[in-house]
Amino acid sequence: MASSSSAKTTFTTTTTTTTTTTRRSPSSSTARPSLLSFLHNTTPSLPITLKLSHSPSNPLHYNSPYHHSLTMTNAVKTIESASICAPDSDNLPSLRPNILVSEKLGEAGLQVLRRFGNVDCCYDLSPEQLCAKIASCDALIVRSGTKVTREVFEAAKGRLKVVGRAGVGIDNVDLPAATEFGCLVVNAPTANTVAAAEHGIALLTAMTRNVAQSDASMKAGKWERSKYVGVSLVGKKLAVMGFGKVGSEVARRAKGLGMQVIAHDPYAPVDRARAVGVDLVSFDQAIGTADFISLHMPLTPTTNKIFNDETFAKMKKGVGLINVARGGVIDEDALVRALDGGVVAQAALDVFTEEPPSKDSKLVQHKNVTVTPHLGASTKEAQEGVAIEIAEAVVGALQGELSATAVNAPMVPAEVLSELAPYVVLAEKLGRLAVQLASGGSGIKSVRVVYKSARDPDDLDTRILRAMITKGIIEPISSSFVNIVNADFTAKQKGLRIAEERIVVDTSPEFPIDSIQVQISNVDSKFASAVSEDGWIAIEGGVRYGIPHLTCVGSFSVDVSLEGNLILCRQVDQPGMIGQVGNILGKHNVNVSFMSVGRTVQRKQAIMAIGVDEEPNKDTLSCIGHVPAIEEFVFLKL
Ligand SMILES: NC(=O)C1=CN([C@@H]2O[C@H](COP(=O)(O)OP(=O)(O)OC[C@H]3O[C@@H](n4cnc5c(N)ncnc54)[C@H](O)[C@@H]3O)[C@@H](O)[C@H]2O)C=CC1
Ligand SMILES: O=C(O)C(=O)COP(=O)(O)O
Repeated sequence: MASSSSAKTTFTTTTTTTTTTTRRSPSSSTARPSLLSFLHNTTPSLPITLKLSHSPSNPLHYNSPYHHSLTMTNAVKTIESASICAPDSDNLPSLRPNILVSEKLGEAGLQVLRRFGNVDCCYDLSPEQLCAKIASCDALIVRSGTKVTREVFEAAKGRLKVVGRAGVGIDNVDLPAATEFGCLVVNAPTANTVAAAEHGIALLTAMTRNVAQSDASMKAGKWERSKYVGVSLVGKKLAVMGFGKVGSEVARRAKGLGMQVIAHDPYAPVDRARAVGVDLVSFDQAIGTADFISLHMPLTPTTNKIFNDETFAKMKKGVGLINVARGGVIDEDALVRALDGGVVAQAALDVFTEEPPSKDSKLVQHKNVTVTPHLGASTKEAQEGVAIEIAEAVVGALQGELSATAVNAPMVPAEVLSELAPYVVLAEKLGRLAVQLASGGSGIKSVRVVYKSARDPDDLDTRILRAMITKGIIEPISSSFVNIVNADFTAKQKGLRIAEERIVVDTSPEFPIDSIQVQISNVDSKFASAVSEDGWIAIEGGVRYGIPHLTCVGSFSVDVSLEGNLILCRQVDQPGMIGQVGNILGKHNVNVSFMSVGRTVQRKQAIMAIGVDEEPNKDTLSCIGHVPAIEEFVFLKL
């Protein structure tokens, strides 16, 4: 492979990426098809058209019949809404996806869902009822009250394609299980931010002025003015733990109340904090100096019970604690001890380790604790907002779109996705071809993918392509179903290592990729000519007019569009070979869609790549094998 300076190497769990640079003459590939022609297959000169969404090249690979709309192209939202919207419910009633909504969702979101699928709103399901229902569902929409466990994904038996979380926290969804089962998880991360922040401030002010306690006292017929003297907020120090969307909005509002605000967040950009006028400090500094501590970090293995006996002991005596994030970040027994010991003077809690908490929970009953039943996101505005946000994300995902709020799949901007669409088809086909060329496909352990592109390597997102090559390699030789969500996981599970290399070539940067080469090491090939000089099975392809083409097999150049099926023959380079093989195929009623011959040395050896619409039977293949000048041949399904 021609290469010069090495620019960059990165590693991921199953992949390696290397970048080298080389100069090449401009490729013969011509103008990029217009997006519309690509979407609607209206380019008359194209020899083949992109398959509609039954195509295995949908990166989410949903095989459901209602995917009669487009595949990758759905990424272009504006065109999508104008051109593919929902299936016609009158004509295709049985093709509509089933969408289970297991918790209350805003009406505006339900309307979006109803236009697209059959919506079943079924609240308060037991785990068993959810498992029983899920097998007939394509999508599930939840809030924080539904536990989407591994059992749910198992019970779905591969039908569930997307789980939509109508809110931020996805700690109630078993993400590793979702990924393993190839189920996309999307959330609605922005629409309830303000509501949660406002609730945090409401709890802070209610707590410090004993609003809940004095209200209860008055309703019990009392008038206790001296018992409920509060504390002022102005000039007090508030530590915001987790300076994300909600945390930063709480900080802004607290500053408006005249508070001094500090924050702890190991991942927050300093600029964002500076813009709000907040100092980012260490965990210990935050909890050790604050008068009030407000929690806004997600529940993760790291934050689980991060507020415990040890950390409460580091707090200023008499601190006030607000939690609108997740109950699990606090060791609730330790908090009761801290309240009893006076370290924590007051706490205001919207969230609990177990929801709802037990009626006799010491924490809930504590006189210095103010509680609300997970109301942070519960404003009319926020609920309408999350409902629309999640409904659109789920509908998009059901159409094969990669959501911008995907939690367990790469988030790829729509324009990148649309540009890469034909290469996605190419990538999968190259994977399929490469694995069929290996004798003993399951012995494949090491794959190298070389992308040649005129673009800067940082400008080329290959995650989808890698996933599709993985799909192409794994699916023909196993019962696994692979999509963009579970590709890396499945590859890892099967011990398949995919190294990626990028070569910068001197062609037009208008096209994202010049060619993709898939190489497989350490396996014998059914077709010896596919083995390159360095002993790898190697095939290469590119895209012409939006159509994937095979351009190289081993060290032979060919040019055949990747459609239908393919016969590769190595023969003595002599006149009449095309005619002989063409005749055999014609006699057996096998239609040739494309033919290309590549040779190394004139009159010595050549490779013939023949695209065929039908699958030739044994008899036909045997006749080809008996042509004396044919040295080897292989039939490959695309
Ligand atoms: N009570 C309710 O109804 C609601 C609760 N929430 C919860 O609030 C929390 C925050 O939500 P958003 O601000 O939207 O999320 P976000 O993702 O924008 O912010 C979370 C922040 O926490 C930070 N973080 C992660 N690990 C941390 C650690 N160990 N220490 C300190 N900071 C850490 C992250 O860097 C991020 O900046 C989530 O847990 C969410 O589920 C959100 C909305 C409503
Ligand atoms: O968005 C979040 O993280 C929330 O906690 C809101 O939960 P909910 O949708 O009100 O059950």
